[in-house]
Amino acid sequence: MATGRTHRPATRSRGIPEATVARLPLYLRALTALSERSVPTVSSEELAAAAGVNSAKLRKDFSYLGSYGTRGVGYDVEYLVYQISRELGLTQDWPVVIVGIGNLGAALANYGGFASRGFRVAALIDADPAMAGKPVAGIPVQHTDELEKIIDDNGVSIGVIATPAGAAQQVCERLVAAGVTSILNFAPTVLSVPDGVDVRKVDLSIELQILAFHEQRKAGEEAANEAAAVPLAPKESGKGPDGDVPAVMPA
Ligand SMILES: NC(=O)c1ccc[n+]([C@@H]2O[C@H](COP(=O)([O-])OP(=O)(O)OC[C@H]3O[C@@H](n4cnc5c(N)ncnc54)[C@H](O)[C@@H]3O)[C@@H](O)[C@H]2O)c1
Repeated sequence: MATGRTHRPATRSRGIPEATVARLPLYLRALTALSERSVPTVSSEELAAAAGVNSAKLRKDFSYLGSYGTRGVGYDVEYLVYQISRELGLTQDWPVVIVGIGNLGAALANYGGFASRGFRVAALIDADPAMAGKPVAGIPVQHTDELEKIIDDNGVSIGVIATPAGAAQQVCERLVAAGVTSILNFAPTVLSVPDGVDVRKVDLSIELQILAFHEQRKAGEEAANEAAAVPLAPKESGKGPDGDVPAVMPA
């Protein structure tokens, strides 16, 4: 679901293209589901279907990991989970802070899926003094005055911004100055960051707009198909039976 861009070249230093990196979490999610069902091996076609990716692309992606599978057997599920987790840096625990503990920040804090994927919510930070000390998802919210100390004490390199758009750039700058080098931005604004800082932006309304575009196109295609099914008017006039209205309207 995440859309975004990272301020990095299209190919990482170890030679894995950014597009492959972006698909690794999809493979990992599909593989984790197989692993939970104790499935030992999987073919590239099965895994590609489960991840929603073309199988030739999957084989190419896995070749970057040095994983080629065994002909007739497929890929070892557990080993691939390990390899992809290692490649994504998930074999280590990543402390993250969430800044802005309103509706969205609280929902993110309550999401149990981070911990199982190697992300530990180390702290929740908000500018509202009335929130300081109040537990959200069992973690007491801390005031933004403490931001730099929290980042330093917890060795945080990943920050999540869930503040209003108007506060996001300033929060981003404080996070970066304190040592954060990766930011997941939920605020509807474009952040400017120095080189070496990765920003990924999540915007559900953009995703919905893209779906709306496809819906509109599908509706247009349907209308065109329906129009094409209408019997054509006599050739010579190019008009409908009543002489004035074209039998086939432009789509
Ligand atoms: N990306 C998405 O798909 C998506 C979806 C929903 C909301 N949003 C965005 O997420 C943000 C939060 O939405 P919400 O509904 O949780 O809003 P909210 O008003 O409920 O919460 C915002 C919180 O940020 C805090 N805050 C304000 N300024 C701050 C600062 N300088 N430092 C730290 N904390 C600060 C406020 O005290 C408040 O608790 C908004 O920018 C909203 O547009 C994005």
